[in-house]
Amino acid sequence: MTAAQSWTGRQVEVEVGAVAHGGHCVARAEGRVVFVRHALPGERVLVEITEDKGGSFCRGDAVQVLEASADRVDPVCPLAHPGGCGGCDWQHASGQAQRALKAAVVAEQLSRLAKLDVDVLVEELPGGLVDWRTRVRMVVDGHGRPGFRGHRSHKVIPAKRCPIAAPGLVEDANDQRWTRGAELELTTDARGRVDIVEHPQRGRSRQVEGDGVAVERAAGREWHVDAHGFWQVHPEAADYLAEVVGEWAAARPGDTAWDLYGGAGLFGSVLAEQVGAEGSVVVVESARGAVADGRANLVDLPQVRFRVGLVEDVLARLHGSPQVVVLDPPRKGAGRAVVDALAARGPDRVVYVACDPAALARDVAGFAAHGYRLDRLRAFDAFPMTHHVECVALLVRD
Ligand SMILES: C[S@@+](CC[C@H](N)C(=O)[O-])C[C@H]1O[C@@H](n2cnc3c(N)ncnc32)[C@H](O)[C@@H]1O
Repeated sequence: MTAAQSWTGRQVEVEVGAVAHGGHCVARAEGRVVFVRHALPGERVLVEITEDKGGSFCRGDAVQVLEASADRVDPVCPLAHPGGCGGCDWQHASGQAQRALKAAVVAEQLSRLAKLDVDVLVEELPGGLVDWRTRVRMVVDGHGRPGFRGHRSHKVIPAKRCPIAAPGLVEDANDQRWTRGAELELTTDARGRVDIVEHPQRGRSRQVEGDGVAVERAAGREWHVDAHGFWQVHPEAADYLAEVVGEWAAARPGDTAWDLYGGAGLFGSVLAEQVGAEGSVVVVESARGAVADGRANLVDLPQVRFRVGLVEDVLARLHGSPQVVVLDPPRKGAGRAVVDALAARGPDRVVYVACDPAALARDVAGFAAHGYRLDRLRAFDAFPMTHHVECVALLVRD
């Protein structure tokens, strides 16, 4: 497509359709699909096209709302507007509407990719829509100010505060000037302690505040973990997920259970209590730091063994057939090879924790090919104001 044919910069009036995976709503203009940001289903909006790479679809931002949805609210953040911060997708929707949109996306992915008709309810976690995010990544602009990237852009939008972040976290980062172009990792833990690391584009990372250790509480334990390793960013999420995983895993004394993509062993600790001293739990995790944290935190549970490595490599070397498998892969999911290898071991129950509904649906379809049925599903709004959603699925063998 030549520049003359590109729609980038053009404004078109559209009727906004359903929400799609990724948080944009689908609209049509002159036979092309337009993925619209800052809109809601049922609205009539003026869209400015922001990205047109040719082909059947392009992307745009709703720059004017001509007919508003009843679900529309005023964003609490002054940076949540077209051309503004790329972080929050749905500040312009009520909390109830945000959860309904997420439920629609999960149901649509399960229908399209796993051919399943599931009624999905996205449950609210305690704490509301703001002040929840305990881990934040920022970037430093050309003046040394911390900010966030624009949507699908390298542009840095300076931010003095962030309404979804834990109070004080982003404000703290604004107390000083930073190395231009650096990335900042900010964490606040269950004690309310702030930890900040600066990663300059060149040279060594710098611990600026805190000691690099976060103390978290979940699954009835206190965890001392790397402040910048993986931990759920919503302060309630780890505990909620661990409870559902425990209930659905339902491992029995003496069982063998695997916790794949296990981090520091959050779910492994729950499985360990269930299988008891005569059972065994294997946690597989690729990040050495998380495994070191896990070994130190679960020293009282000798039935837990950690294996460092990629699940796809380590699986073949694990002996035996577990009764229960818990897996919590990153966004891209476990993938067909891992699903096939797991199903071949024949666990009775698979508890799948998923941060991406499309990957979940693909892997559910993979398990279905081996006779595993989706028995239960819960979804949690662990990322309010964004399009992200956390699901837990129980798969059982028919
Ligand atoms: C979504 S986190 C879950 C961690 C843990 N279950 C928890 O809730 O704290 C995914 C974890 O998988 C690890 N990981 C990513 N890809 C992996 C792979 N291919 N094999 C093993 N671990 C992997 C990451 O380091 C991360 O700790």
